[in-house]
Amino acid sequence: MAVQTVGIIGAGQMGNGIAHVFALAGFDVLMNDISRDALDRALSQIEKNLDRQVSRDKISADEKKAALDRIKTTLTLSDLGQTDLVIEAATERETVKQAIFEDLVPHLKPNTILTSNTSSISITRLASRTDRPEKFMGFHFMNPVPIMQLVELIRGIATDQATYETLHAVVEKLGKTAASAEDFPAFIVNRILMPMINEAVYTLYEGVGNVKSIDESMKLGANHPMGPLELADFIGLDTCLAIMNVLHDGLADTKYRPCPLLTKYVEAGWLGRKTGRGFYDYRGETPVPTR
Ligand SMILES: CC(=O)CC(=O)SCCNC(=O)CCNC(=O)[C@H](O)C(C)(C)COP(=O)(O)OP(=O)(O)OC[C@H]1O[C@@H](n2cnc3c(N)ncnc32)[C@H](O)[C@@H]1OP(=O)(O)O
Ligand SMILES: NC(=O)C1=CN([C@@H]2O[C@H](COP(=O)(O)OP(=O)(O)OC[C@H]3O[C@@H](n4cnc5c(N)ncnc54)[C@H](OP(=O)(O)O)[C@@H]3O)[C@@H](O)[C@H]2O)C=CC1
Repeated sequence: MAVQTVGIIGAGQMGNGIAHVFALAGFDVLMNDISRDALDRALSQIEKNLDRQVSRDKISADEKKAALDRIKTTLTLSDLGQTDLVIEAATERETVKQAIFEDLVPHLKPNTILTSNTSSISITRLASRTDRPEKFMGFHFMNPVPIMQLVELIRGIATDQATYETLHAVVEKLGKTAASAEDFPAFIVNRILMPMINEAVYTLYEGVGNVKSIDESMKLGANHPMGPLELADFIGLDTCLAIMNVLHDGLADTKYRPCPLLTKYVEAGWLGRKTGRGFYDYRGETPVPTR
């Protein structure tokens, strides 16, 4: 099936990055969120990121303008019913995602492919709440979307081959690389990455190191581009905790228990960059460790 129009639900950091790369690759994008502010913030973030690409000669000013012209926004979920492909990128909470799919299904044209950018939640379970589990897949982009090469493709138990091939072709049109993962908690990248981040928080909790020494150790000692606590702030501590909970509940193994300090930061509303404070405080000129 040829995909031309793409509906994106959730205009947070992932939704805006996904809209950016699809528009730049020539798809028509309709972005939805429950808040007008979120949609406006997403449009200005996309413009800023496109400007950065223009200033680094990655794209031309005309390509930037054409991409922005291809992005429309709506607060009405049912407007996405006529698109060829829907990518759900709302908050990492199963009840939120289920409610979105249940509200959207009655408005969908028959061939629309449904996907979720979930970091961890069962694709089979989400698909079972729709009228088309055979046309439902996990479509997992990495952050920051305009830069990261990988897209994980996750089939639910009922996903058909045509849907897989359509999404594989879409990934190629975006100039990215697909990796297939089976539908088990947190798939591949987060099954490996998130326990590492959680262990870094335990290392902080137990006083083995402070924020600066933990991040510097992994940057200089293991050549990671960001330290694990800096990366956790970048991803969002609410998302990190949600993923650890899915791993812990889904695999029933204590090795995945979320660090109580991670829970405490989330309970404080210190979610990382997106709220101005997490393992670092971003409210001044330069980030300052909070421990
Ligand atoms: C949680 C999940 O479900 C799955 C996930 O996504 S896990 C997270 C996966 N992501 C990572 O692990 C990211 C690790 N960090 C990095 O790779 C790098 O630190 C980084 C690419 C984010 C920034 O790199 P850097 O060298 O520190 O910064 P900088 O030189 O300014 O930027 C490098 C490039 O990224 C771009 N960039 C940086 N931040 C960006 C952002 N937030 N949005 C878009 N583009 C961004 C820059 O424009 C630059 O682009 P070009 O190379 O095309 O010129
Ligand atoms: N952060 C990351 O590094 C990565 C995240 N992901 C996944 O992508 C998804 C989004 O994450 P991310 O962008 O970081 O999260 P954000 O918190 O940045 O954005 C989520 C957005 O979804 C909105 N939203 C909440 N409920 C609804 C709804 N019912 N309808 C429409 N929009 C809604 C939120 O609005 P409001 O703020 O008003 O609640 C917010 O604007 C999650 O599933 C996450 O696991 C995948 C890869 C990487």
